[in-house]
Parts: sequence; C-alpha cells; structure tokens
Amino acid sequence: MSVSVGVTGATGRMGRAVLELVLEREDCSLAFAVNRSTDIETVAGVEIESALEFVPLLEERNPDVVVDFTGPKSTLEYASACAEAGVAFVTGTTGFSAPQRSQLEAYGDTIPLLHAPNFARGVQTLVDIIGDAVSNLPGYDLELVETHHNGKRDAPSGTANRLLEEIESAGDFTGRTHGREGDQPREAGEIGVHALRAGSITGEHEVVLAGNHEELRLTHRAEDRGVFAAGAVDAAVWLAGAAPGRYDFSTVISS
Ligand SMILES: NC(=O)C1=CN([C@@H]2O[C@H](COP(=O)(O)OP(=O)(O)OC[C@H]3O[C@@H](n4cnc5c(N)ncnc54)[C@H](OP(=O)(O)O)[C@@H]3O)[C@@H](O)[C@H]2O)C=CC1
Ligand SMILES: O=C(O)C1=N[C@H](C(=O)O)C[C@H](O)C1
Repeated sequence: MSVSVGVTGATGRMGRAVLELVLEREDCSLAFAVNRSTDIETVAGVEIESALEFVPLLEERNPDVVVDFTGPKSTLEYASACAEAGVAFVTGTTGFSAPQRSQLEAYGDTIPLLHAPNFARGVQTLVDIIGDAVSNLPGYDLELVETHHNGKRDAPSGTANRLLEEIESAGDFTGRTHGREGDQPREAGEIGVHALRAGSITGEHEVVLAGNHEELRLTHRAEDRGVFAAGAVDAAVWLAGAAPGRYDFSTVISS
C-alpha cells in the first residue's frame, strides 16, 4: 500500500530532500508540496503550492501523513491544522522553546505525532548508548561539539540538546558551559557545549569523555541530507497506520 505524503518547507534544504525521496520510493506518493515563499515554482518537476493553501490541500488531497522540516512557529501551525484534519504529522524541526515543545507534544493526544531532532539511524544509536558511556565513566570531563553549515539558525542543535538530556540523566553534572572565553578554566562536573557553524557541513556531533589518562570520542557525521530524509520518510510510512499518540524514532527503527 502506498502512503500519501504532504511535504512542507518544500523548497528548503530538508524539504527538497524529502520531496525528492517521496517521488523516488515505491511505498509512498506525493499528495502536495507547500512552501511559505513561492519564488521557487517547482522542485524535481513538482509544482510548489503556497503554504496559505495548506488547510484546503489537507481537505482536497487527504494525505495520510505530513512531513515537516521548517521552523518552530510554522511547525506548530502545520501541526495544529493536521490535528484539526486528523492527519498524522512527522516533524524534524528543531529550536523549540520548552512551551512550544509542550504545545507540539499535545497534538499527540489527537493524531499520530512523531518529532525527532535527528532522523539519522546512527544518531538514534548514539542517543541510545550515550547514557551507558556516561555512567561507566563517572568523573570524566565531558564536552559536546556540534558542527553545522552556516545557514543553521538554532544553537545548540536539537540533536545536541537531545544528547544533553541523556547525558544529564545518566551522570552527576553541575551544569552546561556554552563556549569559553578569557580566564575561564574548566570546572569539575561542568558539561562544555560548543556549536561550530561553517560552510556547507551537513551535521556532526561529537561527545568527548576524558579522564584517567584516556579519552573516548563518540562521533556521528552525516555525509548527506538524504540520511535524514530517509529516516523521516521511514517514520512517515510507519506513522501513517498508527493510532493517535506521541511516537519516538527509536520505535520506528526497532519495528
Ligand atoms: N530532524 C532532522 O533529522 C533534521 C532537522 N533539521 C531541522 O529542520 C529545520 C529546517 O532545516 P533546513 O531545511 O536546513 O532549513 P531551510 O532554511 O533550508 O528551510 C526551511 C524551510 O521552512 C520554511 N519556513 C521557515 N519558517 C517558516 C514559517 N514561519 N512559515 C512557513 N514556512 C517557513 C522556509 O520557507 P521560506 O522558503 O519561505 O523561507 C523553508 O522552505 C531546522 O529546524 C533544522 O534544524 C534539519 C536537518 C535534519
Ligand atoms: O539544521 C540542520 O542542518 C540539522 N539540524 C538538526 C539538529 O538541529 O540537530 C539535525 C542535523 O544535525 C542537521
């Protein structure tokens, strides 16, 4: 059975990658592709419709699921419209405030909802194992470095924040230090967090654990946005048949 997919942010870096993959795959088909600005009229031969048409398009084309990579405010608007229409919603958007994240999660009461800050399977694996690394190495200094392209808006990345949640619940840390400058020696128990932005780097996350005259580096490097798009479309195909609720990407991978 082919799952019908609506794509938002369709001319953005991720939206394009998702759109192209939906066209390629045999287990899904494209219901529509929308974007806020309509300067770019087509992507991969598909007409890009205005985001203003999103609600009527949900009614007319009746997608099984919408895949969204945009920005926090627009993601909440798209999720609200999907909840109203009873359409499953997958989003990879990052940069939500805590209240925005709660608002997004609340839509899972009404529709199948899956939000993941990173749809790479390797990152999900890093999220799954990082707690064990931290609890096996108590007292080791921990630093997290994330590197992305110069167009990225939010820092630290959504992935870094997700890793930090796991790290903090597995170890005894005093707090986060974002960058360092001047006379600022490292304090025991702090987590150093560093965000690099340069060129067209797709996305890298490294957790460094050092102590006991040794160092452990756990690094994930995405070589291509197709990695994220593949995970998001896998999640969309999986979510289309699910009951309303909040789902995790780890469930998609393990099923
Ligand atoms: N979970 C994951 O695996 C990944 C998550 N991301 C996240 O996805 C998001 C998008 O990233 P990326 O594709 O690189 O970003 P881009 O800036 O390339 O694209 C963003 C798209 O969203 C649209 N958009 C932004 N704000 C609004 C708004 N207020 N209303 C409607 N549309 C809007 C833009 O439209 P317009 O053309 O009009 O500006 C654009 O099409 C980010 O939060 C990023 O962190 C990225 C990669 C992987
Ligand atoms: O903006 C990006 O590009 C990415 N954003 C996500 C994040 O904030 O973690 C995931 C990925 O690293 C690429």
